Amino acid sequence: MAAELPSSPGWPAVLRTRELQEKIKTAKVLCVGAGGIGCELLKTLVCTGFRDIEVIDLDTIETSNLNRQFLFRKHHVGHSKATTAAQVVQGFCPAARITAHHANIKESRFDVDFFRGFDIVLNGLDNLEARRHVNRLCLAAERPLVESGTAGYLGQVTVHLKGRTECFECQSKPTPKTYPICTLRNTPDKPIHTIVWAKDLLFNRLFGRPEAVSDLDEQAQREDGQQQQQEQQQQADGSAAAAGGDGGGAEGGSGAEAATAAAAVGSEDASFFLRGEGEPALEYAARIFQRVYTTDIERLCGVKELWEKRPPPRPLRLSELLPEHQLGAVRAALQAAVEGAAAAGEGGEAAGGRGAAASSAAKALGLNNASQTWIAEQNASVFLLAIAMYHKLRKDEVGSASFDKDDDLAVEFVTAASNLRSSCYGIPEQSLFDAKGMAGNIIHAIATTNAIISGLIVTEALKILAGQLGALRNTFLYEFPASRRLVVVSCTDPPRPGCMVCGKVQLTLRINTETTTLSSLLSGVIKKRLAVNTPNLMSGGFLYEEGEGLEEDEVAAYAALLPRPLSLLPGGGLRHGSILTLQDQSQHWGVDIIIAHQEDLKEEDAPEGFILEGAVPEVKSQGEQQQQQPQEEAAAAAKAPASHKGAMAGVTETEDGTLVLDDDEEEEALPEKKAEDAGATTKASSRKRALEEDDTEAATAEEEPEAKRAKSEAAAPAAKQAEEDNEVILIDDDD
Ligand SMILES: Nc1ncnc2c1ncn2[C@@H]1O[C@H](COP(=O)(O)OP(=O)(O)OP(=O)(O)O)[C@@H](O)[C@H]1O
Ligand SMILES: [Zn+2]
Repeated sequence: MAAELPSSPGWPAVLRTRELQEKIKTAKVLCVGAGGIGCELLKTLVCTGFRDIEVIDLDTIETSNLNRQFLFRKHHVGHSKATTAAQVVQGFCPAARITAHHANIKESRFDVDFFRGFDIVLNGLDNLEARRHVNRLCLAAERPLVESGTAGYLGQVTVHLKGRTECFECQSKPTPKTYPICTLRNTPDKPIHTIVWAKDLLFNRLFGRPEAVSDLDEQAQREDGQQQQQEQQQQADGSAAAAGGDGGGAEGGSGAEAATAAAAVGSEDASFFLRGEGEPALEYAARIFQRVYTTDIERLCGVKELWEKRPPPRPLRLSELLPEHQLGAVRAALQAAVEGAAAAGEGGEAAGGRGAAASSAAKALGLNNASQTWIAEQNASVFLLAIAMYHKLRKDEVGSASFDKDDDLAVEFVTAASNLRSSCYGIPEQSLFDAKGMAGNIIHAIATTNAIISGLIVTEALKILAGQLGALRNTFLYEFPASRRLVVVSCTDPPRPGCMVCGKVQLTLRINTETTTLSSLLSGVIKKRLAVNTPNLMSGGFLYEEGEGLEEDEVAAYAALLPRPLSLLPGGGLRHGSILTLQDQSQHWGVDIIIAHQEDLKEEDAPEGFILEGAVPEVKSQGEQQQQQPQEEAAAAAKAPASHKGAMAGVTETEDGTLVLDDDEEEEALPEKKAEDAGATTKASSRKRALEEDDTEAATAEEEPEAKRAKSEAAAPAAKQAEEDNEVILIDDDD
């Protein structure tokens, strides 16, 4: 595959300069994630001319990745995504240097200094937690972040530059939908309710960590308490009758439900769900079946108030569903799976194993069509066999398993368990394929979406490298009827002033965490250097407070921490990579301090025993009043980051959106191109603007209104979502 530098006349003039081509070649790029987006991104980066790339991914390649993660082939299954992606890209572009890290980006070695080693960070992640982490490190390291995401036909690329645009966390993000536990336990009425019940409640109860279940029990208790409180309040208000009239909606539940919340998959007798010493695996599975689908359902049917407005569930009986000969087939399938696993050396009662024979109850029963919905007997058979297989073949996992959508046996168990429960409640059953999608929150990935998004990421990265900050855009990809895509391009917004993450100052503290005590941190750094009156410190499990309103025993407990070295404080200590949140209620001010452990601090560099980096207020001479407002100072510094300003000088944008260099600079950079580009540069220079802080607004105001209107009309109704000043582009998939 050719990996030429962009030289086609179709590229904006600024991208055809040697200067930028050189920058592309030498820029250090960090790609976080080597999945659907990451694979496309790596390919597009090297084809654009990028040569120095590091890629991080914690995962290994699954068969299900192969349909869209085109760097990977069948023989790569089981190998590291990062390492394989790097090798494959290196294979078709030997000039590139791709460094792979098979690791979690949240490891402490990927600290602020690591991030500072890059010119630009590009995210191709799939979870909020990791995205937020990268956002914070990019802010701390003052490195530009191009963030992305796809879900089916939807996708977006957003650009985050400290002090100039919103950070990733300026806007709150939608959290996954949750369901009240009492609805899941007592009154499900949708397939998703029984799937979540099977996955979060029953799977965890039978195979998961005990804490996972007790967390849910606590949640149930909180819900119960809230409902009881609400009911008491309603009664006190004399409105109990009215509330009873339409209370207990599908997502809500009632006091009566709360009273029985522990009845199904109960919290009070967790030991019932443990397999007894020497209890045969299939007998154990049948005992669970009997409890969950017969006894618990009968018990719930007895709570008459629950069924005044909805039909009661119908208990299932195993003996009716699986007569002896069918139970015999399950027994035979288990036997065959155990023998198959033993022959393949995969595991057994004592040793855990997860080879082919231990991985599918459905296949062991001959149920090979994932799109077919199983009938009741098949659900019951899969339910029993899956439980027995966990105990016979994957015993090590019992008690610590967590649901994994790529684990066939786990998905089969959840499908069968939820379908059986659905049949009790008259809810439609699901095929294995559909249940897997619902349980794994899977929106099937579309390769072309990843490709478009990766192209857009690189486009924004090029603008950053070219210093075209006024041209940066956030781009949103929508599905549009008639197999077309709608691309909505929107100007970036400035940082949200109240943002918890970027609205505050963020500092890096280089300090010896093994020899510095909490007491000297407080006196030297926090009180003296940062002029904090009443500090409140938090980091992971560590908490320290001063100020009014503390109990005597709290004061004593906090005082006992003062002589401890930072690394030995509770909750794992303050160590390299820890983020210490410092707040001062009295000053309405807070700051995040990133701790960087440093042993060899020289006295001339760190006379106070530490180095504090960031927009730190000046230390006033003794007795002088501390009037400096650290956040104002930081805001001022952030307004015009020196590196960005320098890079932007002399760059502007033509009316058709072409990016060009200033005449003089272009002449210098690319004399032979001068004639060719003269028209563009002349046009550009006439409307060249000072690329100051309001550059974004200027760019918006100068967009071509007619073209924009035409595009917007064509794009109706989804285009309505776009702001007035957004660009709307339609891509026709058929073209
Ligand atoms: N904390 C993290 N550190 C490093 N890599 C991460 C981290 N969190 C997620 N990733 C990686 O980000 C990538 C996201 O890619 P993608 O959304 O295509 O996920 P996938 O797991 O490959 O696909 P699917 O979820 O559809 O099966 C994954 O390869 C995942 O391993
Ligand atoms: Zn922010």
